[in-house]
Amino acid sequence: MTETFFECLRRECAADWADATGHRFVRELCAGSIADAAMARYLVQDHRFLDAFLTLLGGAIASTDRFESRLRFGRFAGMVSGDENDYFLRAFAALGVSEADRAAVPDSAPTSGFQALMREAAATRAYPAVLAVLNVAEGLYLDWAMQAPRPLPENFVHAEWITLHDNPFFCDFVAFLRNEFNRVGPQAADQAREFFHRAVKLELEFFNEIHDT
Ligand SMILES: Cc1ncc(CN)c(N)n1
Repeated sequence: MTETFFECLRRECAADWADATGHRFVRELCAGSIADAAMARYLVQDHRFLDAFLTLLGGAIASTDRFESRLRFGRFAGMVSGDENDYFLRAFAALGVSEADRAAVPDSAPTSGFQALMREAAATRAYPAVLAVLNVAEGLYLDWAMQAPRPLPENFVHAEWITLHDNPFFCDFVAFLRNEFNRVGPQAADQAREFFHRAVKLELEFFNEIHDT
């Protein structure tokens, strides 16, 4: 069977992709054994990822060539701004992380790097570049979340983070992202490849940072 554009790029990044989806953070999260301090460290940084991620979704809304796709991105941005952001706030409360605690933590290098990458992709106003980063961010998370053993951990902080990345709405969205990428990506292959590779590296660095600090 012919390899799709997405599959080709994922294969090129296979080692980092596998290291990220099988990362210690993922294993401990899925087992429900991750230390609260590590989970809090991750969530503080990832809440900041969300801000630039919405900019990236805005870039997708602005640059896509189809009304149907614009609606899809709009619905997804609504979910991220609603359910996903609510999850962060409930998780911070459960972990005892106040707003002042969060404000005192500087951006990690991977957080700054990812924010810059997402803003750069959005600023290209090129749909393939935006899709490259979205396909990594959402495809890689679906990959690890799908592998989480069931039943999920009892603690909602762990279970909901997995469910947010493995549910029918999210799976449909990732399938849509792949179709769109395979449709328009090859027209700007070099640019799409560069953003894709950089995003995979940053995903791995983002997870590495949680335990290295
Ligand atoms: C770093 C990162 N990458 C991807 C996702 C999934 N939206 C996330 N929450 N954080």
